[in-house]
Amino acid sequence: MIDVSLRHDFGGFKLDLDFRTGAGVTALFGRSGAGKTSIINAVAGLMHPQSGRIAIGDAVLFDSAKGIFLPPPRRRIGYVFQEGRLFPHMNVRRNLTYGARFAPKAAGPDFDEVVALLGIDHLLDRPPSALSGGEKQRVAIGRALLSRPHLLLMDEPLAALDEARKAELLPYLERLRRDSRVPILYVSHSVPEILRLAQDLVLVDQGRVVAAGPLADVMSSPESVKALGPRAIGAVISARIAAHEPGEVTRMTTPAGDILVPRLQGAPGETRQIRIAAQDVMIALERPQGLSALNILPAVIRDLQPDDAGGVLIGLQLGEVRALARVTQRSRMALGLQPGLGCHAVLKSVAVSLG
Ligand SMILES: Nc1ncnc2c1ncn2[C@@H]1O[C@H](COP(=O)(O)OP(=O)(O)OP(=O)(O)O)[C@@H](O)[C@H]1O
Repeated sequence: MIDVSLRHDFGGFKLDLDFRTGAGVTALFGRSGAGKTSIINAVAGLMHPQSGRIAIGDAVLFDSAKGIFLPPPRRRIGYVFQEGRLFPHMNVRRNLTYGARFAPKAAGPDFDEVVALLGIDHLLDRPPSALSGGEKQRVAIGRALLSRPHLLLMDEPLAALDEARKAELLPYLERLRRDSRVPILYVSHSVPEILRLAQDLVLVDQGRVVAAGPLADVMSSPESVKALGPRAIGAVISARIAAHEPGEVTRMTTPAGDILVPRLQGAPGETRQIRIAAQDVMIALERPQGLSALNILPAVIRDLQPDDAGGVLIGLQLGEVRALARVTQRSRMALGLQPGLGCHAVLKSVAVSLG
C-alpha cells in the first residue's frame, strides 16, 4: 500500500490531500497546475512538505508528527522524467549499471531481465546521443528499475515524444506493468494513455484529491466532471473479443451487452477496455429505427446531475455496468428524463484500447 497525506502552503497555492493506492499503475491526473508534480516531488523527497505522512507499505518515508524525513537516496524510489536525462558521457550499458550501483542486494530484476523486458539489448554500446526519444525513455526506465525500487514515479514519460514514438513505447510500459511487481505512480494529461495503462486513478484539482479509486469508477463518477472535463468523463468497460464479423466490425462481449466496434486487430478471447464517453451517448425513449449507429442498448436512468458546462449528466444502468450520457437541459425537459425511466442508449462512438 502507498499512503500519501500532504499539507503544504506554497504561498499562492495549497496542497491539502490524502490518497491511498496499491499495486500496479496509479495515474495522477488533473489540469496544468493542479499539483501533480508537487505530489510526485514530495513522494520522491525532492520537496519537504509542511506536514503529512508518506509510506510505502511498512516503510515510512515522511512523517511530520514523528520528525521523519528520509532523504531521496534512502527512499528506494525510481524516478523517470519527461526526457530520459541519461548521463551523456556514458553509454547505455554504463547508464544502466549506474542505476544498480546503489541497489541493495534484495531480490529484484537483474541486468539481463531488465534489458530483455525493455528490448534494449541492441542499444547497450551506444551513447545516449544515438538514441531516439523513445529509446532514451526505455533506458531511463531500465536504470530506474535496476536500482530495485519499491516504487516507480513517472512524470509524463511520454510527453516529449511524438505520436509514433509514444506508440512505440506504450507496449513496453504495458509489459512493465504486467511483469514487474513495482507499483507505479504515473502522471499524465492524456486520457487514452491512462485508459491503456492505469487501473487506478487519482484525480487532482487545485491541490486536492477530487476522486480516487479504480479507474472505471472515477472516470464515470459525476463528481469527476470538473477535473476531467466534460469530454473525458464516461464509462470504462472490460470487454472480450467475441468475433470478427462481416462489414469490417468486431463484436465485443461486455457486461453492458454486446458492442460492435470497427474491426480490431486481435484474436477472439482477447480482452480490451472500451470507453464510452458521456458526450457520445444519446438517449432515446423508443428504440430508434433506421439509424446508422451500430450500438443501441437498453438502459435505465439511475440519476441526473447538472454539470458546470450547462448540460446534464445522466447516470445510466446498461446491463451490469454504469455509464453516463450528457444531454442539454432542454433535451432533459423535452424527453421528461427522470430516475427509474427505461430508455435506449445510442452509442455514437466507442473507443477501444489497443492491447
Ligand atoms: N516551489 C514552489 N513555490 C511556489 N509555488 C509552487 C512551487 N512549486 C509548485 N508551485 C505551484 O504549485 C502549483 C502546482 O504545481 P505542480 O507543478 O505541482 O502542478 P502540475 O499539476 O504538475 O502541473 P503541470 O501539469 O502543468 O505540470 C502551481 O500553481 C505552481 O505554481
